[in-house]
Amino acid sequence: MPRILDIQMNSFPIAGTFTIARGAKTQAEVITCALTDEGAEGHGECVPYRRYGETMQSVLAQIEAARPLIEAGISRRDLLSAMPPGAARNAVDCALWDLEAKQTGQSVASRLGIADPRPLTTAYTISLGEPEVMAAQAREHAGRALLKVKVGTGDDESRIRAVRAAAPEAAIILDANEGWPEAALERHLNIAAEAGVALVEQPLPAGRDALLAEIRRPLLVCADESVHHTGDLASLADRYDAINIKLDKSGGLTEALAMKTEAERIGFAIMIGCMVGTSLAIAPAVLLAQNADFVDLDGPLLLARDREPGLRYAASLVFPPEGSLWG
Ligand SMILES: CC(C)C[C@H](N)C(=O)N[C@H](CCOc1cc(O)cc2c1C(=O)N[C@@H]2C)C(=O)O
Ligand SMILES: [Mg+2]
Repeated sequence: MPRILDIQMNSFPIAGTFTIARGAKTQAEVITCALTDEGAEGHGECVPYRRYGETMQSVLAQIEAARPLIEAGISRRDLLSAMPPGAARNAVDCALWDLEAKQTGQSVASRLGIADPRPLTTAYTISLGEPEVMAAQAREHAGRALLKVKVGTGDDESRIRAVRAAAPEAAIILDANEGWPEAALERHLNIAAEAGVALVEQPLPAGRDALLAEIRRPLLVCADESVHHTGDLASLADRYDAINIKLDKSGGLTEALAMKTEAERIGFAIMIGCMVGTSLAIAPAVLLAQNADFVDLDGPLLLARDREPGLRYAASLVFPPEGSLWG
């Protein structure tokens, strides 16, 4: 019996509205791939992202175009050259990992040499808003170990100070999502350092971030929109201290593992991040993140409804996936 690929578009409601510098969102729109082969079934999920020129339709079309290769049994290694990095390859690659685990009876964790995957402390995202609204959100989640605070305007001083005052014990990451003007960069970085912020993510627009190499960076600065795959790393070494690896950017776990190894060799601190997706998208990332410096895998926490079964989240922890979900 041949390998069969099923592709679905699914929508999961977000609890409330999620806002950053680029806009707001009420639904998580995802694509799910199911691969069936001789009774075994593997699943993978991806989240198309407009910022990277992806739509549900374009990603669906990319997977459809690769269907003949996928159903003919392409390997994960060959998939790396058959499809470009991005969401479409991610869904297929993760479905292949899951299928291999189900076919061999060996979990993905075990195949990666992780004998006993640990629960990880994940960031929780505070959406962009007026300083007092963000402070109220931060106060509500002040007991969490790590908050990821969305900023990205010309003047974020009051936001940074308000959030820090509302959550004095939490470690804080700021994510500007490319939203800081060059003129505000050093001032914002200094305010963040003074507030004890651990790291600032993507302050300047991708491709227009050379200024970062010319200034003194008083805290870790992390590339997100500027870095997608291994080939991007070398040119970023002068301007970033850390990189945010996401499966939807790298195009799956296979490339993300290689990217992490090369990033560590260069000396980058590692963050493992996510898009607004379900537990199926996050499950492979939990394994990738086992020894990461920063873990930002809170996508399912923003959903009003997740997959069943989903990942287990308790307090600030996200637990490794059970095989019934993925891997
Ligand atoms: C649930 C969080 C968004 C997940 C993570 N903590 C995070 O901050 N990820 C973003 C990238 C994903 O952000 C998206 C996705 C999307 O489809 C639409 C939007 C955003 C966003 O940030 N703003 C718009 C509304 C990151 O690390 O940058
Ligand atoms: Mg980011």
